[in-house]
Amino acid sequence: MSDASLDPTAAGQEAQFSDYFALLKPRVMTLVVFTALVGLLAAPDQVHPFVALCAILFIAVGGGASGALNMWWDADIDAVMRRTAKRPIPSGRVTGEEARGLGLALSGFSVMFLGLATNWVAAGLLAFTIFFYVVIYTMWLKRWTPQNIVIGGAAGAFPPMIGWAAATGGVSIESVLMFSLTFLWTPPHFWALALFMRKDYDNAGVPMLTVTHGRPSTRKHVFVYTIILAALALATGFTSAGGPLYLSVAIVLNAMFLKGAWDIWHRDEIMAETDNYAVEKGFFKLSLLYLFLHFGALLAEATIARLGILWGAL
Ligand code: HEM
Ligand SMILES: CC(C)=CCC/C(C)=C/CC/C(C)=C/COP(=O)(O)OP(=O)(O)O
Repeated sequence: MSDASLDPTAAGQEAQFSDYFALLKPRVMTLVVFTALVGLLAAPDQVHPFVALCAILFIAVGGGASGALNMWWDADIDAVMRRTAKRPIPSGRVTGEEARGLGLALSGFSVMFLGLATNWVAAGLLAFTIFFYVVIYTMWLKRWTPQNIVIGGAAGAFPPMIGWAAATGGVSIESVLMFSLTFLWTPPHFWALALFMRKDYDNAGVPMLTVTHGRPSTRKHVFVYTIILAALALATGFTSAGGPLYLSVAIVLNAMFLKGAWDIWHRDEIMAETDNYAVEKGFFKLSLLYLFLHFGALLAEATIARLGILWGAL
């Protein structure tokens, strides 16, 4: 945890708007916000488009706030990892106190306004998600156990449930399925990245699976979790959330994902180093497309079902 600028050579540099914006982890949050949007739009109850826009904005702000609090707490780790060393706090452009203040203020603001704009179930879920990511994952699990992202991944899985609750005021089998899909997707998503970033986590002393159990074990974990994920993703096709379109998308994507995970498992370590982890990097990129297209297909199914009801009523 750091309270102050970590790079003495950069101390005193003036922060730009882009530095504060970077604290919100905007790139990661795009997919988080997309899953929340699908939860909101796929729900059977429709909210006014302006309310929907406000809800998504407040969920995005809440997600960003949790990112800023994560960067405040993890500034010491970020400073020693190549991937994160240029972030606003370790590079000295923003102080830890500023990030913490911004994160706390935006957390309060987003929860309160989501509650006022939609309902308090959605606001409560948003508050819990921020708490889970910042306190349970960042402050507790991340530095303590290699299961950090398996359990902590729940934080990133809540947004579609928040979106659904914003529209309906409750939780349902469909929103639990969306949660489960994201929850089981997180380990392969992250471990693929950890495979080509192991030195970073080693240097920072973070007990990621690659550090505590080594790469061969992590490779096997990626494959096992991908099988469980594929089983759930395909089974979802036969529930009220799925349908033929979703199922077609899921069959293609899961076949590709399983093939990628199999290749990762059977990779020779020297070969992987020689080609600069091309397979692992490809699998990480595929993981982003995987989640995006699964949620896109779920939204398409919900839209088709809604049009069918409308058509029947005419
Ligand atoms: C605890 C769970 C998770 C962990 C530990 C994790 C970890 C990471 C890390 C370390 C990166 C590299 C990001 C960077 O350098 O800025 C990344 C990228 C990314 N993650 Fe995750 N992630 C998690 C969950 C999620 C979830 C739930 C989503 C979306 C639903 C997500 C979406 C993304 C996206 C879109 C990127 C690419 C960002 C870019 O283009 O730079 N992640 N993730
Ligand atoms: C609505 C709401 C509150 C959403 C939160 C969603 C959420 C928890 C997303 C997880 C995103 C993420 C980059 C985790 C990695 O943290 P890390 O600290 O391991 O990664 P780092 O090393 O890049 O900082």
